[in-house]
Amino acid sequence: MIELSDVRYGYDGTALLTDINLALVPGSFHFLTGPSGAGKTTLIKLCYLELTPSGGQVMAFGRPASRMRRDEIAMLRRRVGVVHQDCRFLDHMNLRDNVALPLSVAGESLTAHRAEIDELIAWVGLADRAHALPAELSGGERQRAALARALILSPDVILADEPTGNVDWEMSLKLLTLLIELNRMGKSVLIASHDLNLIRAAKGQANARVLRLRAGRLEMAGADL
Ligand SMILES: Nc1ncnc2c1ncn2[C@@H]1O[C@H](COP(=O)(O)OP(=O)(O)OP(=O)(O)O)[C@@H](O)[C@H]1O
Repeated sequence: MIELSDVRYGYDGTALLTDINLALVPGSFHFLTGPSGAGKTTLIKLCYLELTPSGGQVMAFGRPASRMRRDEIAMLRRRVGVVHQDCRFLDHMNLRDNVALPLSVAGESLTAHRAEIDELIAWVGLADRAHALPAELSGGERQRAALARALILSPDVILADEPTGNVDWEMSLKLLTLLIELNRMGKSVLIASHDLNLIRAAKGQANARVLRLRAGRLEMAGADL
């Protein structure tokens, strides 16, 4: 669905990522690890076409991204759900409205989608927090709300950037379980994470491949995981 071939990228002329090859196919489950600053967020941005590679090619749903118009890219992004590292909520809107925001942006009627919005919020265990403002949510609640928002358009691919960033172990496992459940439904999941314990926990339950960014290159992580 998303395929990067020999992709290169750098900020301000400095090379950061080189020869990146990655295929996110239906049902695949990838972890992306590597030290802080290695380029995990950058790689995720390349996957959802927020950044344009300086070399190589990104194919999205069978088409080269370089030949897509802006409106085509916008349509395609609906098929990719992104859980951002910093969650990025609108502070004046409650959790339910934040989760539903991609629907509003896509011009969909929230009334027509009421049942699925509520179902999704219940699925991430936040039914009783639906009317809370972002500032009133705990770290784990924010992360689960961010996951719900990433799923509201039923994407085929889910890219999660440190989705268990500021939460305790129990909550990390809860989030992981949700992501594994999505993967079992056939979605392609990629999780950027520093948390080696989380990766080990996932390997016991899902057919997860672990990739590591090192010195700008993407490699399979070894048996140490
Ligand atoms: N917009 C930008 N302009 C210039 N440099 C940037 C920009 N975004 C990121 N960088 C730099 O690129 C490098 C990779 O950043 P990136 O956020 O992709 O790493 P990361 O592996 O996700 O890090 P972390 O684990 O700390 O989140 C870092 O050195 C960062 O400072």
